[in-house]
Amino acid sequence: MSETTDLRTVDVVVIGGGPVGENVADRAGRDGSEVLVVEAELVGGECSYWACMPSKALLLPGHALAAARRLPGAAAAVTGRVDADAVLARRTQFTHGWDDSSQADWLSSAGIGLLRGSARLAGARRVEVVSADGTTTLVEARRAVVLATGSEPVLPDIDGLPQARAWGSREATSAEHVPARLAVLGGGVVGVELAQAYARLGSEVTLLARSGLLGGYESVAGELLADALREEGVDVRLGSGVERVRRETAGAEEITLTVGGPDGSAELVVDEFLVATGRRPATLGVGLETVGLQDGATLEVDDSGLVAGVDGEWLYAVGDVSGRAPLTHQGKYAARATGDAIVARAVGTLTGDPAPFSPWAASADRLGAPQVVFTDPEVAMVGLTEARARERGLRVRAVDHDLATVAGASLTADDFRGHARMIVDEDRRVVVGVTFVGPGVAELLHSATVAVVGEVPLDRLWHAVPSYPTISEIWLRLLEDYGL
Ligand SMILES: Cc1cc2nc3c(=O)[nH]c(=O)nc-3n(C[C@H](O)[C@H](O)[C@H](O)COP(=O)(O)OP(=O)(O)OC[C@H]3O[C@@H](n4cnc5c(N)ncnc54)[C@H](O)[C@@H]3O)c2cc1C
Ligand SMILES: NC(=O)c1ccc[n+]([C@@H]2O[C@H](COP(=O)([O-])OP(=O)(O)OC[C@H]3O[C@@H](n4cnc5c(N)ncnc54)[C@H](O)[C@@H]3O)[C@@H](O)[C@H]2O)c1
Repeated sequence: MSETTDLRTVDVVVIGGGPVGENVADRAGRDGSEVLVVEAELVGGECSYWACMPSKALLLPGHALAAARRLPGAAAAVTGRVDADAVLARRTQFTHGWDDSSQADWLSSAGIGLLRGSARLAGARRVEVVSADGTTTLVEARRAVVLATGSEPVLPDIDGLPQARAWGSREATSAEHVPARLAVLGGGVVGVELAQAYARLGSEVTLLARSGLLGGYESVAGELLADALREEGVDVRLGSGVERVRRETAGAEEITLTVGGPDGSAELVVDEFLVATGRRPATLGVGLETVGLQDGATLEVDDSGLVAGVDGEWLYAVGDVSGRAPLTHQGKYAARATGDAIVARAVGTLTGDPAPFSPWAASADRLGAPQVVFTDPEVAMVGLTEARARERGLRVRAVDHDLATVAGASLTADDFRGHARMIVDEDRRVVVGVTFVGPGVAELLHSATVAVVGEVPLDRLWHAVPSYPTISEIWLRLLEDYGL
């Protein structure tokens, strides 16, 4: 219930103070203009408190132990298991106990205003903010309004799910205990990362995926990951789904799932059930209907983040809400372009569409965003898969190499298992996609990103010599296999 209405005018309003909103605000205010961020929950967004940071904090101690176990000499010193309480405590340190004061302080130190409350568009260049105390503030933006509201989970239609108090990624990343038995539905990035995190923290984990793991990646990635998860005791059930869920509250609290799979239906009893079946851009309830779009619409944005279908070059959308690569680093990249474009349009250095690869265009999204799945083995990919490249009509050749054969890998671990795949555009002789699978490959990925985004000709890439004995020597092997 509104009590009072305040009126404010600023240059730029950013709705959503996640990593993307923070970065837009920073860049859009660099010419001294007045920028206001509106945040309904915690400044820092999903990534800081319920996604990137806590999920990696849950995973990495288990990976460190596994790495030591693969290294004779070090392995003998590893006699215990992961200390789950210490891991949960360290996770909580990384989320600052779900207190955003340090990030709010950063906004203030950068000269950016913060208004806490839930915001929605209220016509052209206007935003209405309802704060927790019921105060309504109407904010007018002289230059731009930026939607940076992120994404929200998509829940499947399963009998009993709404009553079952299932976990989503928020509950799984902020949990205070490790369930003895955990079922995970969804073989995407969230599903595989959190399945392995909890398995290594001591849960008995069943991972239910309706097809293979990590659809959208090269298939070798999902295959190697499924093998690794099974070897460490995760019950990976491919071609499976959940037909019915019931949380029993009499006696010991547990959840009974009716799991359908290739061999028919069977019951599975667990202590927690994590649903990780994807996310969608958070465009519902943000007032799109007040500016001529539909509530909940899928937004179409150009490379500077400008939303199509709205006149006057004032409404932008960046990050997960824009429907482009839903990754923190790629959202922040787009945010830098949008923030700079807002300033450039205001001062007249940018008119019309931004040129590709100018400071105002997130052009690299079109080549394929780099992404890492932080499981063990890690999966690191940039650019196009072979299938995606062929769909785009490119004449490509895939080059595969067993990552275990390079000296750096064999030094890192006995029985190192991994794979590298490079996709070459035969007409332009440039690399358009790379996938690495194996322990520690995340740190290799940026070399691939430079090759793909830089469109480095293969004959020049040949002269980028990897150090011996590092895992980067895989580049030499891939280029030799190609025929150089
Ligand atoms: C479990 C998990 C792990 C992940 N791990 C990684 C990873 O390792 N690396 C990676 O790159 N990406 C990862 N991601 C993806 C990453 O979290 C997102 O891409 C990133 O958070 C997007 O940033 P954003 O600022 O667009 O949105 P968000 O981080 O979602 O921030 C949006 C903000 O807007 C606020 N907001 C929404 N609506 C309103 C409103 N109406 N009024 C006011 N405020 C509002 C929200 O409260 C929120 O703070 C992960 C995602 C999940 C779910
Ligand atoms: N390390 C990282 O960078 C990282 C980590 C986690 C999440 N993310 C980001 O968050 C986004 C969301 O991740 P996500 O894993 O929730 O989504 P996702 O789209 O990656 O995976 C969802 C999975 O759920 C399955 N699924 C969908 N509906 C289903 C149903 N009814 N029954 C069974 N399975 C079903 C899909 O087949 C898919 O495998 C990702 O796109 C990614 O960009 C990134």
